[in-house]
Amino acid sequence: MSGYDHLDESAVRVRPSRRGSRPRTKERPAHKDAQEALVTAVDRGRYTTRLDGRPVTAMRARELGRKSIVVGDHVGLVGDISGGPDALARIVRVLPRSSVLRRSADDSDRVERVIVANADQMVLVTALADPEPRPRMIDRCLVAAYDAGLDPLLVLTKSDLASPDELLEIYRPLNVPYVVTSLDPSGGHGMGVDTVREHLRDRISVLVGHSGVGKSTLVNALVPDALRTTGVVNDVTGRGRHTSSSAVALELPGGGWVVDTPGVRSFGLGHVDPGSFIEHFPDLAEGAEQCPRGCSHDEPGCALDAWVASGRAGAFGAARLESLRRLLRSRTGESADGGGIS
Ligand SMILES: Nc1nc2c(ncn2[C@@H]2O[C@H](COP(=O)(O)OP(=O)(O)OP(=O)(O)O)[C@@H](O)[C@H]2O)c(=O)[nH]1
Ligand SMILES: [Zn+2]
Repeated sequence: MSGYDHLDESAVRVRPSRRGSRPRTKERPAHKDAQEALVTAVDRGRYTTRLDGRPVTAMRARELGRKSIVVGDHVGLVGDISGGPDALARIVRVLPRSSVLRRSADDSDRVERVIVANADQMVLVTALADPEPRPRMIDRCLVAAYDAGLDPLLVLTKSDLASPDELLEIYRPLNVPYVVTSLDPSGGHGMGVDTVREHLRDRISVLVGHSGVGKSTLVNALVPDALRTTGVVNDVTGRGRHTSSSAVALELPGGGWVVDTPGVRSFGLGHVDPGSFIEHFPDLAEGAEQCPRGCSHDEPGCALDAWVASGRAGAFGAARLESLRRLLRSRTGESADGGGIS
């Protein structure tokens, strides 16, 4: 096989020559000595990485071109990897990703941003009250999770304020795993955190949820030194507070990582094929088999109305169908139910 010269370093690395000799390129040294690290935060061109349990700040090597590097990426580091206060390493390659979670600014925007790489679980944090749960927002996040190949986990917070029963009834047909928590800081010891921890163990989990649902409270309960950990980022960037809108990965004491997404205030689905939305509504998908060919599921001949009326989509079938249709309309610009999460 020829053409090795056209491969970038990461491709060369994962497919070493059978003969055992590394292909040479004139412009790009092989960086055989590069150390593999995990990107835990990105802020203004500076990358905080974790190498052998210590934080190492890095910048991207020019040779990477415009290749994106996001939280969760595994990268190869060269240069000063000591992790000292003034040490700056260089990222010379980005290893292949097992998953990417994307979002668009809004539903009509096809330009997507990768929020996190290599995650395998999306934790949808929803308060049972204050603020009221928003099933349509949950549906939107579920579509994003399924589209990215992430397993969803529902965490229903503030159960001291309201019962989870109705919300759980809506999602029962979907078999989405869930944990109910109560972490009222004034109310003594919390409930549910240990169960959440079990679900997160040894996984890379992205937390999403709109403002006020108790996401920070949960993160602080899961990662007791979360504030200090994010403080490392601040020291490195020389900024007083972590005001970056990008994601931050925090290591869990029991193993695994949670990725907090403080700045993610919307979950636009402009990059997701609307034709696939129905697949992410398993309680409705079977009914759609009776639809006319090419049915948009938002038109008079759609079989889903009869499916829901027959009760086969469960007690909340009508609300779920309305949610599906709102997502479809938001893609075609007919609805104002944009990607707003806050
Ligand atoms: N009653 C009750 N209050 C809670 C619970 N969890 C969090 N809170 C409170 O809800 C408020 C919002 O919690 P945060 O953890 O700051 O919420 P957040 O989702 O991080 O919100 P932002 O910081 O705006 O992103 C705080 O006043 C918490 O003390 C809970 O289980 N029960
Ligand atoms: Zn249809």
